[in-house]
Amino acid sequence: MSADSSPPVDRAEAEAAIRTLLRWAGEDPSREGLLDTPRRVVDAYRDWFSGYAEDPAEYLRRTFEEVAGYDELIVLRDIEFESHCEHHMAPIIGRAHVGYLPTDKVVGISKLARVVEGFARRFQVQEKLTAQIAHCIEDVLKPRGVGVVIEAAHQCMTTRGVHKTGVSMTTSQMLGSFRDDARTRSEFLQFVMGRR
Ligand SMILES: Nc1nc2c(ncn2[C@@H]2O[C@H](COP(=O)(O)OP(=O)(O)OP(=O)(O)O)[C@@H](O)[C@H]2O)c(=O)[nH]1
Ligand SMILES: [Zn+2]
Repeated sequence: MSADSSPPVDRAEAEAAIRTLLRWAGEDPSREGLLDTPRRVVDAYRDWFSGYAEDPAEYLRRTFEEVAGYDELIVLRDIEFESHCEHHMAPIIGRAHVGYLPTDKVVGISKLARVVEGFARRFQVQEKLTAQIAHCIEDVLKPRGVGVVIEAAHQCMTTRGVHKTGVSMTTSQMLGSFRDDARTRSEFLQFVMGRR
């Protein structure tokens, strides 16, 4: 899926771009150790950026309505993810915590992790990633509220630039009752932060 209107880039072009970067860095892409590198890098990028071929909302379409009147918080903690920052294409490694207050339907819990993955495997800004996950759940499940908290380390800050190791960034997006009702919000944050 290509987001702009230019023609899709084929694999040969993508591999040629990697050879250009190797040359730019001062390497000889034709030396033996680097011969397969463009193929490997393009395969790795396929994996890291597979989110563009997915619509994460689809994971939430299959819901269970027979949940015996369960209408309290559902929280999935510590969903590990890897993403890449859209400014430097450097890894963002972190954990997401996702909660919602269901109305009449719930989803299989793995699907919340799939939504996180679907948005993480794109070029991202942490704030945007956090908001996309929350809005996706709100749009499809129409729960009473949604909360998403993300804690992540940005390698563009740790391995280059200001070189600050051990720094992590926390973002949160609260919607519906998570935004309006202090008790719901605080119960969610207790679930998320509780066992630190
Ligand atoms: N708010 C936010 N900033 C981010 C995120 N990922 C990277 N950044 C920041 O984006 C900014 C880009 O700033 P620029 O000045 O254009 O880039 P730069 O010259 O490489 O900046 P330095 O990283 O400070 O060397 C940097 O401050 C990054 O730390 C993110 O997910 N959210
Ligand atoms: Zn960055």
